[in-house]
Amino acid sequence: MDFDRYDRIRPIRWQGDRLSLLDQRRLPFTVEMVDCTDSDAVARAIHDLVVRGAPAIGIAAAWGAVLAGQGVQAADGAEALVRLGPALDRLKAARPTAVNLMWALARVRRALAAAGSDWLAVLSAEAIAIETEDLAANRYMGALGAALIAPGSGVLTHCNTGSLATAGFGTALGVIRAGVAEGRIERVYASETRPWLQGARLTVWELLQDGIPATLIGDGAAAHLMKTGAVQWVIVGADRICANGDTANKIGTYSHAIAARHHGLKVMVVAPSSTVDMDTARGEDIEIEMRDPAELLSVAGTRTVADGVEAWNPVFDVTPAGLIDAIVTERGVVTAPDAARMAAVFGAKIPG
Ligand SMILES: CSC[C@H]1O[C@H](OP(=O)(O)O)[C@H](O)[C@@H]1O
Repeated sequence: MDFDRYDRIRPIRWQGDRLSLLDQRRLPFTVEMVDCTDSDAVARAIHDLVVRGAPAIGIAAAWGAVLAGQGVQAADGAEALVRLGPALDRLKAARPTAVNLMWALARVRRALAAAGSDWLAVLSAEAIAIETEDLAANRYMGALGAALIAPGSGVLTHCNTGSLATAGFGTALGVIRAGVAEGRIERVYASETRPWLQGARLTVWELLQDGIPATLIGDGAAAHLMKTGAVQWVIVGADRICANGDTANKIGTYSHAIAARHHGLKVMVVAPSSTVDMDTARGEDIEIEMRDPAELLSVAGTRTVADGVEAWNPVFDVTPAGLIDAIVTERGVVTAPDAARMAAVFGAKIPG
């Protein structure tokens, strides 16, 4: 596969003294970078969804740690870890659900704790490794996931899981790219993903850059589409996969999984092992991010709801493992996931 043909979008660009982030709040009509010159600016960018997507926010946080490191003097990594601790905590607190954020910062802390006087170089090397490993994982998962899809299939995806949400190529969107390239996927549908519209604003735009036509549907049209028989797989990303396979992902994923089971479709979750959290036993234990209800009161900046109306805005939900047919990771595919099958691939705990 000509990965470069698919992999032109780079939302995270390290510039040596600042981190340039593609402002995903402005896409698709405005392509604009936001320059972060310190770690707190990166934390704000993660919270404000300038950069979003579980793997992408982990990568951004790792570069945020490098920015924090550039601002301190320390004899070795252990001393640097003490001085950087508050900044790393503020990065970790930027969003609660995607475990990649916590995983990346735990990796950074571990690298620093073992580093000598060259700790800043070690820190930068860790950020580079986190980013390059994610890209390699996505390309490998693309092949693994595509192999599960019979030629002539239609797929539905939710939210955005592509180059905008990762180091490149994407997770669920990586499987879709590979499946299209191999002639296995004939029809791609993307649900708009209210309220932030990652599907309508990002996914269909991203696929358009690749010359992959995708049909946008309203979130409420998913079950009706499944009923037509046009779709055989629902393929989504993840923000946190528990030890029993329960999976937190963008709000609306759970509804799609219920409808898929009802209509005999299969559900594939695609995520790198940095999204697997073997320390969280089951979905009920995941903190679901509640964002400003005001995000529900407007569309693209235009107020659509009368004053005085209350709104409830959880931005993730949990799909129980029993509704998932395959979890595709770079460590292997877990079919019919449960605690035993997850442990067989990931062991009792993932270093992170
Ligand atoms: C490969 S991205 C994984 C995951 O992150 C997205 O959430 P958000 O846009 O709020 O950062 C979405 O849940 C994707 O499926």
